[in-house]
Amino acid sequence: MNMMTDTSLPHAPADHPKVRMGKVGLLLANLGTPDNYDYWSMRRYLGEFLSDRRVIDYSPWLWQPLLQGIILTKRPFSSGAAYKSIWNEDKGESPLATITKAQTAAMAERMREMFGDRVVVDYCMRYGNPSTKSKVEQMQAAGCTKIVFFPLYPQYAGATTATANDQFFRALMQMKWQPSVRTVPAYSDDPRYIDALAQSVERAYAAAETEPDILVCSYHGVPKRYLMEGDPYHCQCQKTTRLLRERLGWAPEKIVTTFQSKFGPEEWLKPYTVEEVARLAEEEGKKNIAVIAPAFSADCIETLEEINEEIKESFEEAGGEHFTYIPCLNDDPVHMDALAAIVRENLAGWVD
Ligand SMILES: C=CC1=C(C)c2cc3[nH]c(cc4nc(cc5[nH]c(cc1n2)c(C)c5CCC(=O)O)C(CCC(=O)O)=C4C)c(C)c3C=C
Ligand SMILES: [Fe+2]
Ligand SMILES: [Fe+2]
Repeated sequence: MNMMTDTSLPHAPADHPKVRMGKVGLLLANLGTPDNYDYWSMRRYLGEFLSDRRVIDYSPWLWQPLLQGIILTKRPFSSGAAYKSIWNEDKGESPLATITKAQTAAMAERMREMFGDRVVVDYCMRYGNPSTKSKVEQMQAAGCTKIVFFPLYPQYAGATTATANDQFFRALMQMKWQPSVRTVPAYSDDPRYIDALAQSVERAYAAAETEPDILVCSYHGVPKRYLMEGDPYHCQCQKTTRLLRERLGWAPEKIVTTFQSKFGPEEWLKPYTVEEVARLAEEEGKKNIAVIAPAFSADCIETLEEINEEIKESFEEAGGEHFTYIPCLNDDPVHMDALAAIVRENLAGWVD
């Protein structure tokens, strides 16, 4: 069916609910972010995030008392202060929220150019607002009988793509009439994504006062145990770096893969970014480095605060001189073209 229609069948009883159909939904999904940086907003957000067993897989019998007792008493203050330092006060939201909205608008424009008004584009968050459930319901009410769900994480992990999909399917579980659905897989080795990263590196190197000695590709970490238990995230991160290096035509010593944002006492994927940048300065005498964060499709607390403040400080305290942070791809047109091309492939047969 090509047109959106409301049911007005002659045999339908007068109180038959209105049914809208004929649209395809494209639902972009990102991690989520607190509504504000005050204690209770932070506690709500961190509580939902850190109760997700895809993120922290300990038995709730052990984990929940620790989380609800100690962690959610203290961390909302420290994390809240970090969010405050990067908050978009004009819009009253975090950078992740602002950028996700800009990406959605840019994607909607591309879908309109390709398919007219057939594709309804929106975004949702895994944690916090707007919730995945509210957006799936809204899309169905708007006539989407088919939905393409696109988690905006280049590298698959239980804590990224899988948990976003879980939440999508949880929303579908409660629907009387489910739409047909597709999920877009992680795109860690997609040449269009690699090219968008490479172009951003080339731009940053061309603009740098002094050419960086090395490019640090800093990915969000996960516990090392998840890799040993079969999560492919580590391998996909390594592959993204290798393809980026090949696309740039660089020698192996010009680029390094690291992992950031360690949480809790377990060993996480190594090397840790904060230690590696200090080691590069101290032991290898690298005075100029650039840092890029290919696992984040949008700048957020982990890039704007952790990389550009904490990690930069670690490098400078170890004797580093020039630290260039290369922003995430955000709503860069080359990035949005790459994502739109991936979406188009996933719409094949539904809208052509
Ligand atoms: C990009 C991929 C991500 C993976 C993998 C990931 C794993 C992961 N994260 C935590 C704990 C926290 N992460 C936090 C913020 C945060 N994490 C990601 C992405 C990944 N997380 C993003 C995009 C953000 C930023 C959100 C924003 O609003 O800007 C936080 C909150 C901030 C803080 O308190 O430090 C926590 C906590 C774990 C335990 C984990 C393990 C698999
Ligand atoms: Fe995280
Ligand atoms: Fe962090």
